Amino acid sequence: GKRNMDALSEEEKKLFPLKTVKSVISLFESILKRTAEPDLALLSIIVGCIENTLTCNQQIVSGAKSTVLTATADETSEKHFAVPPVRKEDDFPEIEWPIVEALYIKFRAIIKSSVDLTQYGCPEFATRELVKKVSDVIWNTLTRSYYKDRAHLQSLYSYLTGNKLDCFGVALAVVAGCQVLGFDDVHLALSEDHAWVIFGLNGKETAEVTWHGKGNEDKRGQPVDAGIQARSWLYVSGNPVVCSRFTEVASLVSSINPSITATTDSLEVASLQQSLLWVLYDTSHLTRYPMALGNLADLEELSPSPGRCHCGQLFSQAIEVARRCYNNSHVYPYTYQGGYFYRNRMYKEALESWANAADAIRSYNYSREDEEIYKEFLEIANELIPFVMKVEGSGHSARSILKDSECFAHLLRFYDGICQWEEGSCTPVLHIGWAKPLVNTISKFDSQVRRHVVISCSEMAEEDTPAMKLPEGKAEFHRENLDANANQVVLPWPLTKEQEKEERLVDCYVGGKT
Ligand SMILES: CC1(C)CN=C(N2CCN(c3ncnc4sc(CCF)cc34)CC2)S1
Repeated sequence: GKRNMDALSEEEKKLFPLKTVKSVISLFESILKRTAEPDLALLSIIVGCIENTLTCNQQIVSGAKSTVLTATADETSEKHFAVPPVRKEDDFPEIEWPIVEALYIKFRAIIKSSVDLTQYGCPEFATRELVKKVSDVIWNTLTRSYYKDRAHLQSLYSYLTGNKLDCFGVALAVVAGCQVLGFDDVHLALSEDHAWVIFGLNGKETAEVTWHGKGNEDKRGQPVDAGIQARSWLYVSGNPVVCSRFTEVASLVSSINPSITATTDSLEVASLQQSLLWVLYDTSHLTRYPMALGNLADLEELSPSPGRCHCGQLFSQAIEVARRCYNNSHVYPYTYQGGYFYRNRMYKEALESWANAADAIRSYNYSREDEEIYKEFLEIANELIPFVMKVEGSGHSARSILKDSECFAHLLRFYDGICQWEEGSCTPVLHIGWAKPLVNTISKFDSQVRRHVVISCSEMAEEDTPAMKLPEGKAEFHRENLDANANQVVLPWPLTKEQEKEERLVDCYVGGKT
């Protein structure tokens, strides 16, 4: 029969007006089941409409209409403990199909009327010029100047009703625009703080389509090779999440932002995002998307879904994926997990996660556009770890982490990762502001633990000694108060970059096992 040219099937249209999370879930499930090319513009408009209606036109009213779960949070507890955001329970807005359809038609009209495909030779695969043209169409229809970091600017609903997009939103809009033009080879590539597109035969080409950060000239139209060669974290050494249409749906769901104010979330929007992420998880579209897994884990920590795995397993799964599929070049899976341990006062585990995060950053060169991860490590080193030292300060109990040599090892590995990150970079990382908390933290550890500090350095020439000098010669960590046949923890000191390149073999063993 006639191919249904509509974006939705008849029964999907019957789900409108959307009034509940359940109806949106049913809609997404139906679309994900029926097509290999879910329509990004349509889905972004729908979730954007719900999010913006529930978070942007808010008056916090008291009384029957809205129940506000209050959580008292003074400054310290706010920063250091899992203080659930204040959440408002409010009615789901009625999302009418004609409104959504009108915006969807508007987006298609903007794209089709602005790009004359005959000018590009109606190619089978997208070309750099065509991708750049779609980026220009979005770019030139944005409001001249607005606060780019504001929340709720990531969806096509924001673009179509307010001509505003954040940097991720521009990249998603370009991919959605190329989908409207019929180029199913154009896909989103996601690093931990930037987005670009891949296109062409075998997805071999890359192109910048949006800006990054503040005060950086945009590189739209250029390939991303330079960023990869520069070893900057922003380009994750060429290990981005390369999306399919389904992982692009996962990215627009993951970018849903439930916040109404800095301390208030919309319960409905958070619940919608959590349920949609589970739909994508169950259809295996989060399998290679560590940040979406971390996002889902955070939501599960706040509001565990009955019958689902514990959030800790999702954090671990994200780390496994980052190690297996992305050459351990992603940092956020470890800081997601470290943040979870920290909020739940599991400080030894947190130190290990943060040391693992430092191991992930160590082979990068710090570049000027890597500020986001710099701020992440700065907060861990100068706020979170000092707080751990303070609360563990008593240290009188034999089980205090200040007497635990493995904790001290994690701490040293954390700082050394940052030192090696700085090594060979044009931009310095550490400065005097880091030194005071570092000295304060290291000196908090029991002298018995420090006295036995032993770092086994890989066989390296003098000039390769790591930036942070430690007592010369061999030694090993003695785990205090261990049973008679105590193992020793000997950590091979990581190779410098030069040595990593030479791939010199280094004996490494822990607890006597080789
Ligand atoms: C451990 C954390 C500080 C907690 N939240 C974090 N993020 C929140 C969610 N983030 C994300 N979540 C899903 N997908 C993406 S794609 C992308 C790069 C810009 F396009 C960022 C990002 C970014 C990282 S890292």
